[in-house]
Amino acid sequence: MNRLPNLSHVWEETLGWCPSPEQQQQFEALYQGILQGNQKLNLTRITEPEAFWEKHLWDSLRGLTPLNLETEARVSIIDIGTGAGFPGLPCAIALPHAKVTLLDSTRKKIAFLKTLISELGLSQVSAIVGRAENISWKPQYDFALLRAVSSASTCAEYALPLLKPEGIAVLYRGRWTEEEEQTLKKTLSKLGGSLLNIESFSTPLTFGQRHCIYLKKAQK
Ligand SMILES: C[S@@+](CC[C@H](N)C(=O)[O-])C[C@H]1O[C@@H](n2cnc3c(N)ncnc32)[C@H](O)[C@@H]1O
Repeated sequence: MNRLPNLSHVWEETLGWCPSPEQQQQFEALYQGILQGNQKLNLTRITEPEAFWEKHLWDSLRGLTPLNLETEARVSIIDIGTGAGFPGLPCAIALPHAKVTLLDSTRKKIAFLKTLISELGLSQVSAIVGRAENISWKPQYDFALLRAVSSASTCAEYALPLLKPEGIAVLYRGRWTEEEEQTLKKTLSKLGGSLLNIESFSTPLTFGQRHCIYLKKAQK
């Protein structure tokens, strides 16, 4: 049976954080749950242990650098277009005091996630079927996470209405171009948001190029 590698030193060196033994067990259970779900649903092509660790677990948590993972952050987080639960589920495991909502338009994926959430004992996580552009909830989240969902501007359009004033949207991107940045800035000025920060970095095992784009919703 494939098992996740123990890469505590890489967590420590790159994020200044290391999962507790209980969190490590939850990551393992998440991995096994996804492998099992993959037999019926097309959830992910990233199934080898090291690739899963780097591209799903590490990559998900790397976006949370504005938060200190060691704190008992009681923040509310929405993962829009969560797919098989990324980046939302690793974030929920790392931040057990955060309230996490996983949103996806595909009913089958959400049904799978509901079972997985209960197997992992993540009582602070909920999974909801819906299209981001159709939901009309009040602004209630501190963080919105979006990975591989749509263009940066469309992601901003999905995320900003759901954020509290001064809430932060994290767009997980691979490459990032000047053109995307200019288009995003125009969209943000219409939506009442600003570009807070752009972080450029490499993944720690295979050195893949990544960018995290942090957007801030304006104060009222
Ligand atoms: C390429 S997958 C990425 C999944 C996950 N975020 C990841 O990085 O592994 C895109 C997901 O976004 C969902 N999605 C696309 N547009 C959406 C929308 N407007 N509202 C909600 N979910 C959406 C799709 O159903 C799909 O599961």
